[in-house]
Amino acid sequence: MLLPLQIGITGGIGSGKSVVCKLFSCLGIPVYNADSRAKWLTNHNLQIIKSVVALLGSDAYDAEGLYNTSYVSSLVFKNEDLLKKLNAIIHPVVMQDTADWVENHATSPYVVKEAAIMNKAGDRNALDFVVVVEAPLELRVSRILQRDKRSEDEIRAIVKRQVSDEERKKVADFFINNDEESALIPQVLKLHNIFKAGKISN
Ligand SMILES: CC(C)(COP(=O)(O)OP(=O)(O)OC[C@H]1O[C@@H](n2cnc3c(N)ncnc32)[C@H](O)[C@@H]1O)[C@@H](O)C(=O)NCCC(=O)NCCS
Ligand SMILES: Nc1ncnc2c1ncn2[C@@H]1O[C@H](COP(=O)(O)OP(=O)(O)OP(=O)(O)O)[C@@H](O)[C@H]1O
Repeated sequence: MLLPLQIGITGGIGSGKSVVCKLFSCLGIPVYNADSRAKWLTNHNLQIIKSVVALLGSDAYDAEGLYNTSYVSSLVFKNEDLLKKLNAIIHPVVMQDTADWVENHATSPYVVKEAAIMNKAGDRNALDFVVVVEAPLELRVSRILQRDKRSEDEIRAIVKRQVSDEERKKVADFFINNDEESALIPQVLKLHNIFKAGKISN
C-alpha cells in the first residue's frame, strides 16, 4: 500500500505543538495526537489496563474505572524508572494504532503526528520528516501555568523528564518558532506547501 508522507510535530511541554497542529488541521491535513490517543487507549485497551495496574496499583484508575492522570502524573514525572516502564507498556500499542491510522489516511498528501517524545536521536519511527516547535523555556512554563492546574515545580519536573532541546534539534528537519514574536500562520503555510508538493528542502 502506498502510504502518505508522515510528518512528526514535536516540541517540549508548552511549545505550542497543539496550536501548530490545529493550523495543519484547518488546512485539511489529518492530525494524530499521540498524547490524547495514548490516553484513550489507556482507558480502553485491556492489556494496557492490566499492565498499568500491575505497575502502579489500582489507584491508577478512579472509582469509575477511568485513567487517573493526575495520580499517575504525580508518580511518573518524579521517577524516571517508573516513567520508562509506563512508556514500555503504552508505546508499542500507540505505535501500532498510529500505523493503522496512517493506513486509513492513505489518500491524504501527507499526515501529521503530534507527540512530545518521538524525538530521541535515531528514534524516528516511520516518520519521513520531523518539525520541532520551539519557544523559550520561561514562556513555555508560563503558558502551562495558565493552561493547566499544575504547579511550577510539576511543570519543571516534566521538562526534566522530556528530551532536551539539544536532542530535539538533532532530529529536526524543520523548525517552527513559536516565541509569539514570529507569526505562526506563514511558517505553517510554508511547510504545508513544501509537504503537499513532496518537495523537500529547507
Ligand atoms: C503521565 C500522564 C498520566 C499525564 O497525563 P496528564 O493528562 O496529566 O498530562 P499530559 O498527558 O497533558 O502530559 C503533560 C505533558 O507531559 C508530556 N508527556 C506525557 N507523557 C510523557 C512521557 N512519557 N514522557 C515525556 N513527556 C510526556 C505531554 O506531552 C505534555 O507535555 C500521561 O501523559 C501518560 O500516561 N503518559 C505516558 C504515556 C505516553 O507516553 N504518552 C505520550 C504519547 S505515546
Ligand atoms: N503563539 C501563541 N500565542 C499565544 N498563546 C499560545 C501560543 N502558542 C501556544 N499558546 C498557548 O500556550 C498553551 C500551550 O500550547 P499548546 O497546548 O499548543 O502546547 P503543547 O506543546 O501542545 O503542550 P503539551 O506538550 O502540554 O501538550 C496553550 O494554552 C496555547 O493556547
